[in-house]
Amino acid sequence: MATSTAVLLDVQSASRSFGGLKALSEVSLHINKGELIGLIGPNGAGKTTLFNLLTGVYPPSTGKIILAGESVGGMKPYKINHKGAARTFQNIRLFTAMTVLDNVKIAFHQHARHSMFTSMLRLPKHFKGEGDITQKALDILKIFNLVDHAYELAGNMSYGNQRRLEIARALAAGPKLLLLDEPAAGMNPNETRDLMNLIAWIRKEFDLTILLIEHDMSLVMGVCDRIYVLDRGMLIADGTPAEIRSNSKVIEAYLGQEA
Ligand SMILES: Nc1ncnc2c1ncn2[C@@H]1O[C@H](COP(=O)(O)OP(=O)(O)OP(=O)(O)O)[C@@H](O)[C@H]1O
Repeated sequence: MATSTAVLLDVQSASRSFGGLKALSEVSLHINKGELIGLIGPNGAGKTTLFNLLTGVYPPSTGKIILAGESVGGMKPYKINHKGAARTFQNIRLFTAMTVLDNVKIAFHQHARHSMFTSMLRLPKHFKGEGDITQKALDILKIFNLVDHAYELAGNMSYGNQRRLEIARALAAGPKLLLLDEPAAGMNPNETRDLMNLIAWIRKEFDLTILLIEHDMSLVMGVCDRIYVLDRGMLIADGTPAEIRSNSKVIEAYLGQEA
């Protein structure tokens, strides 16, 4: 069990069943502050289920999830988000009929200092807050090279841009822990390489801790400090990219998928 103060996320023997299916079985892992960690595994290994437990979509059937020293297993998603965990989804979930800028502003609003009360009464503080939020949202869009699309409908952007907008939105929530579920899914090799570089950069720039789900092993090898491998709900390996690359259980799990 991880006890160091540098640990941001500590998952202790977490399991999750759906009817008779054990989607996750006694998974324990930890992530230190500032780490960029990969979570890989073949189809149906339980990667998204783990994200769903970490973000409150489902409570764990058994086990504990400690975020920044606090037990968050079973908390509602919005509460865990406020505690500092933000995520993106495997299938893009944007407000496609809203502008790119508004998509990011909504995420800021959830964490803005001015209250619903000041907004409803349109007090001066509301307008100051609103201006600050617009500027902050534009700053984030700049980082993701999306500022030229700020007033475009999110749904009209290219797939690669929509994926980047999802990450920009998650970042706007000011997370301690950023959970990215296959952020490069559907991207071409150039877009994917750029995205991986961007992820490595925002981690440093925003002093973030990141857990990255990726289906393709080779993608995470270049950017992650350590990698956890799931197969059929169980953690079968963890280690540095070099250790994972040569781990026989991992090779077997991936070869099994191709067979
Ligand atoms: N809500 C649910 N109800 C029933 N079964 C579920 C549910 N969510 C996940 N599962 C099952 O749990 C197992 C793990 O699924 P999960 O989506 O976590 O895998 P994954 O590693 O993310 O897979 P992929 O790489 O294909 O996205 C699968 O057998 C899946 O069908």
